[in-house]
Amino acid sequence: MVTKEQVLDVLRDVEDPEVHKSIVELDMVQAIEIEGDQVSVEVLLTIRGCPLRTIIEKEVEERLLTLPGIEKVQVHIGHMTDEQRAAFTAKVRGGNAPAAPDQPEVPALLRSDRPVQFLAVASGKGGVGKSTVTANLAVAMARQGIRVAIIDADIYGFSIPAIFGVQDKKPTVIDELIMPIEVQGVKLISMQFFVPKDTPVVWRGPMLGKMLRNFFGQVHWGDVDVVLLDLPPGTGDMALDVHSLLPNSKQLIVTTPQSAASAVAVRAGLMGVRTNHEVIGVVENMSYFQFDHSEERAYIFGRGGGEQVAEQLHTELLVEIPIANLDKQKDALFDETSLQGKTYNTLAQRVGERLGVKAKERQAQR
Ligand SMILES: Nc1ncnc2c1ncn2[C@@H]1O[C@H](COP(=O)(O)OP(=O)(O)OP(=O)(O)O)[C@@H](O)[C@H]1O
Repeated sequence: MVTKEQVLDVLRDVEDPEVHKSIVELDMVQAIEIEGDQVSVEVLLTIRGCPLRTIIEKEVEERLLTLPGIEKVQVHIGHMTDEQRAAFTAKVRGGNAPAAPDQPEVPALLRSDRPVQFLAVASGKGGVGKSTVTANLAVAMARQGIRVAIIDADIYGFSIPAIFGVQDKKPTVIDELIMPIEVQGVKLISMQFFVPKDTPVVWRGPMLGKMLRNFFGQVHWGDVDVVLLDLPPGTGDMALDVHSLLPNSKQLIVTTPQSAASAVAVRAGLMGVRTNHEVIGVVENMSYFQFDHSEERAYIFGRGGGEQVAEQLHTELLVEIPIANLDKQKDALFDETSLQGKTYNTLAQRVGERLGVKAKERQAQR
């Protein structure tokens, strides 16, 4: 008769398709029962509606049928508790649980009469316009009376200060309290403000988490409704840090129409989904070109990438942002009346709805 050890042994080769570790090692295999020629197991997924469910289910079934004398298999899908998910995340990080926050409550300095919403803006690869989207979305939200801040956490290429034209500014520091820089109604903080100009900084894993904690703990944010986080591209450490530091943060995925960009965007989104962070939608950037005074759209990079990503992440494509002629304007913040500006207004409204934030009346009346 087959033993539980044999069952675990055949399942050891089944990897979680996202994190590339054995499902046995990740403690996803539970409740093994063997009776004659039948075996049943329970596989715990991180969240309900996990898009990887069918892939894992099928592979487990196939592996179990290779056991000698086993004719029937049953795979029950269960879902992890919060503690199991925390242990899972720690294992994914290679056993290094995130350092305990060595500062007051994470968003202690974020004061608000409503809960603050954190929205991480992520992309699979660089150059798709993630920072441009973060900046313009923030400005459009501010225009609609939402109190918004940006944390530039894209340590591989800080672009937020340059987009807002404040790369040479230095925030005021009072004792240990840092005042964010405010531009166009948006509060900004970026590590770029603190590193000497033209000095390359080699970022090591622990520094990233520390920087984020400092930004939460030492920056005087005042009243804000939404904090947008500009994440480095990909699914690396920083994304995991954000996920574990801000368990309630949500995600917005930026992609372009090309399929290569779309595939990696799905992976970035899945990282969030699997750590239980809702993806509120997808933005397709550089979707099409439209000449002035013409209704005609030229989809020069192809079509459908954003729609595809949204479908695979079980979310919606929120907007398609047209390609801009950036030579014509001095910075990457779009005028409210431009085609891009109007699209960002729509995006701000849709994001606001999905985060459940409403403009403060006094600000909306400005
Ligand atoms: N809709 C658009 N039309 C034309 N150019 C755009 C558009 N959106 C962004 N860009 C340009 O594309 C370039 C990359 O944008 P951005 O820096 O925002 O990308 P990113 O995804 O944040 O990249 P990275 O992570 O490498 O910083 C910039 O030069 C930006 O001005």
